[in-house]
Amino acid sequence: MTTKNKIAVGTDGGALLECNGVERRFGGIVAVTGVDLVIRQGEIFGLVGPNGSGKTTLTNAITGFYPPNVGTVRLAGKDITGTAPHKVAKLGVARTFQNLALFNGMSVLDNILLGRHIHMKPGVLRTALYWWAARHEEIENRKIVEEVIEFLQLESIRHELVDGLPIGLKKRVELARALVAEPQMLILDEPMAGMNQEEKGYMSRFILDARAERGVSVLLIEHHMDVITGICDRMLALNYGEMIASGIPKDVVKDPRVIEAYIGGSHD
Ligand SMILES: Nc1ncnc2c1ncn2[C@@H]1O[C@H](COP(=O)(O)OP(=O)(O)OP(=O)(O)O)[C@@H](O)[C@H]1O
Repeated sequence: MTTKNKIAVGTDGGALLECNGVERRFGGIVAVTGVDLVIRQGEIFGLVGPNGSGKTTLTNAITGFYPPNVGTVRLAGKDITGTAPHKVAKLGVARTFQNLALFNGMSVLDNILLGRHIHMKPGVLRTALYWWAARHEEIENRKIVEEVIEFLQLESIRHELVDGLPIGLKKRVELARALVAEPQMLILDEPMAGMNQEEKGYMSRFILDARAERGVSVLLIEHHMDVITGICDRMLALNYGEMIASGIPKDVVKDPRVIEAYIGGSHD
């Protein structure tokens, strides 16, 4: 395993990601408002809420896809509010998407290699003049990709097209693509959607191991409460774009406002 991004594992690290008073509107719709959260280094932090409660909007505000209209986002103490998505990625935030964003027609390996692009220095001239640097870069990229393929047990399907893979494996390939970017912060948007119990178990294990072995902190959007209580250190529940409860999962899932939101919400 590379040691480049390793940080102490545990939930007592300093703040890695901080949101203060984050609000995002779309025309007249207030998708999220007044969101304050702190994710500490080494923490797995759950984000829950019924459909339409603002979970994806909050991650889009953090990652720069839809910058907040109000409030601030800080990463490792640096204000990244409104920073462009590719720059946020370069600063060490990787994400997977609710609706898979893999490239059909490409192999598992090539999809994963794409996750290295933020570390690549493009340019024909540079490649021609500094072939040795380009070669070194390629070897380093390959090394990290191979580590992650082994880590996520994707060896046997590396040359398969992603198109025909079952959802559980597709989600794992997306996780691999995020991990090869060597992020400090990993944002997973419903990584277990459509999975059976066994696949959920595997994915939970991979997330815990990614924290332990690769030092990532995780923001996990998930509807499966057993997963949230099983692997998250702390969590936040949203409803209609507002925070309704936060804290330790076993307490939050018992909070009457959270129970009411889920029973009253459109979520299955
Ligand atoms: N690009 C957009 N344009 C207009 N409205 C949007 C946009 N993105 C989100 N919204 C609205 O913001 C609100 C929050 O949506 P969001 O997708 O963040 O919720 P969510 O909790 O992620 O839902 P789900 O669990 O279904 O993914 C919804 O009312 C949604 O319709």
